[in-house]
Amino acid sequence: MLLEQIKKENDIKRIPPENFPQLAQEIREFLLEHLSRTGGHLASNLGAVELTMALHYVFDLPKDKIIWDVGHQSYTHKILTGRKEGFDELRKFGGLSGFPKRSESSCDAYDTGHSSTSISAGVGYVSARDLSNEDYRVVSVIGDGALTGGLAYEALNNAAQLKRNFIIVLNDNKMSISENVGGISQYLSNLRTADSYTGLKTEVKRTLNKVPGIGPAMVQRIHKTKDSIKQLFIPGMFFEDMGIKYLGPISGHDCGRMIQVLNEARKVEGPVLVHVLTEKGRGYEPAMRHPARFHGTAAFDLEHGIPLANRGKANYTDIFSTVMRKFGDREKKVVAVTAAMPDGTGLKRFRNMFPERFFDVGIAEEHAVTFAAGLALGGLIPVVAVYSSFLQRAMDQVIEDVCLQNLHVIFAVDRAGIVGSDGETHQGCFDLSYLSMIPNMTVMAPKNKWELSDMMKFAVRHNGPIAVRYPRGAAYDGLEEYREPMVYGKSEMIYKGKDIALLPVGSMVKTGEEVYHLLKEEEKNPTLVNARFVKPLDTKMLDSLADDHKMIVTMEENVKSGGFGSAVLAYMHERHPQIRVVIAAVPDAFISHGSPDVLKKEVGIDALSIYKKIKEAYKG
Ligand SMILES: Cc1ncc(C[n+]2csc(CCOP(=O)(O)OP(=O)(O)O)c2C)c(N)n1
Ligand SMILES: CC(=O)[C@@H](O)[C@H](O)COP(=O)(O)O
Ligand SMILES: [Mg+2]
Repeated sequence: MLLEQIKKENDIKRIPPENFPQLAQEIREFLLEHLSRTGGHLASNLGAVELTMALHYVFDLPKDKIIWDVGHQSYTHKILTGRKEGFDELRKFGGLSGFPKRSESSCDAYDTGHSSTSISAGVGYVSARDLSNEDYRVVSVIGDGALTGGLAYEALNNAAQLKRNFIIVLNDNKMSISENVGGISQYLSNLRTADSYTGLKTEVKRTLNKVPGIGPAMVQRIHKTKDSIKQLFIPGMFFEDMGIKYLGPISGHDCGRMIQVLNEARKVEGPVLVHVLTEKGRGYEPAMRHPARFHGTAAFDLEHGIPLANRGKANYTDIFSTVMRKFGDREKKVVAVTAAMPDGTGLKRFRNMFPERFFDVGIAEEHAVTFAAGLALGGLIPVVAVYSSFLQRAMDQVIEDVCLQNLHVIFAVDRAGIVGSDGETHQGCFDLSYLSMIPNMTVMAPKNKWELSDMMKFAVRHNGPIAVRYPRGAAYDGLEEYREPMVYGKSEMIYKGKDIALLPVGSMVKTGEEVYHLLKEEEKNPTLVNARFVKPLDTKMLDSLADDHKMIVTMEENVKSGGFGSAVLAYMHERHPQIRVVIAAVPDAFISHGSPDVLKKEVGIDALSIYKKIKEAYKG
């Protein structure tokens, strides 16, 4: 086994490149064997095996810096830097992260998880290196999907001015999570169909040399003119016209060729982009056939590629998906917007049934929000379906473009709260704070699956910016009998008691119910209210609770700072200072990866922790 010889970074250099196909095979087997048990980002990793090997062969780690965009494709990099033993605990609490982490290895140059950052970070590294007169290489590895993000273009614009070596590797597999979309994707596909540009240049030079009357000096002159050979043969050399040398396209599964071209790239004075073509899911038939399904997968049966766990109860995304399908039929003004997440957000069904009313804008959350502002001004009702942590990208657009103009844009904020195994970068623990601070914005969270549906219908009838936030995973199907009609800014009384009022938000209503029963067991008679609205606060309900309660306990899957509990506390402090407010919320910290149940316990927002907190605080 060649893989056994790899115990730490740079060990790969001791393996002769002619044995690389075997090593690649062993790495793929390793990935498949482990990920079929643990789950993880399979397809992108299978596609990037040879590319990672070539990078590790050509560059010296940790001295040289490899910056992975998104970072979901960095598993082979982890294997080649001495972390293969950690794969049994991949993405589990305390185990190996699914993304690069500087705290995990000195070979991880940059922490990622969100898309399109690698070129910016690379330009920063290069500028720091040159200012400090240091000598190392910087390589940013970006996918064709990540290259649809605006930040990448801001960075390319900046990179073009660099005077010293900076290597960008474009890993082009024609896929984002689902099919890549838009003009850039089309442009790359044109480049792919061109012969290898690097090879073509040499070939053209050779041909010109053979033409009678054209000597070497003339060839050189032709090569140097503005309308040079590349312009004649490959129109619109976007990168080169900007001042970034372009090498490729080359096969990303041919280590020998990649080593050769990467060595050529090392010699370039200035920015250079190496265009590498790979196949997502390479080497595993089910993943090659269904790359989107195997982009991020739960544990699966290796032989057939079928998930091990049963599908189970409907999740909130399924409910949202069904509501959107119904809107497709009944609400003709409703249109759907996603930033490259048609599968994850559940919009795929809407796309298939109402393609003309569906917009995938690429990994471009900022654009998605401003685009939605335009749609709303044009008389439509856009639903922007987006993960909580990805919407962070578009804060300015939510404030300036949507809320400032008080536009009727609906934000369906999925993956809100603790998401689990993706960890710090993906936990949706800030949206209640960053959305509810904005004037004109309405913020809601459903307690169960029926309420998500009711809230979406309410959001369509509302006029103004409105967000409905719901978590990853199974939709709660309890409390079915509590389905009071939605009234703007009004919470829902579930159990009326006295002394202690439990006031959970959204997914925490289920937890609140558990706390309620724990308190009941010890003869207490608490109240349980479903908050429904985080903004506006139901101050009438708060006033009435002040009459016969001594304590209000708020519960939310969001950071304490600026969240629901903070708002309730501020109100009660001003109007009813005699009432104690206890806030159960995510602490002021980035929450690592692990299963949501474990993480909720860790941060103290599970039922038992909240119950204990109440016992400590309540003095009868
Ligand atoms: C800001 C942001 N939006 C959305 C995502 C979700 N996401 C993760 S990977 C991915 C597709 C990336 O495509 P590409 O860069 O081509 O990599 P590939 O998976 O094809 O290797 C998307 C949309 C993200 N990580 N960050
Ligand atoms: C890397 C990335 O950002 C996505 O692949 C993300 O992991 C998807 O998360 P879900 O599994 O919650 O859709
Ligand atoms: Mg891709």
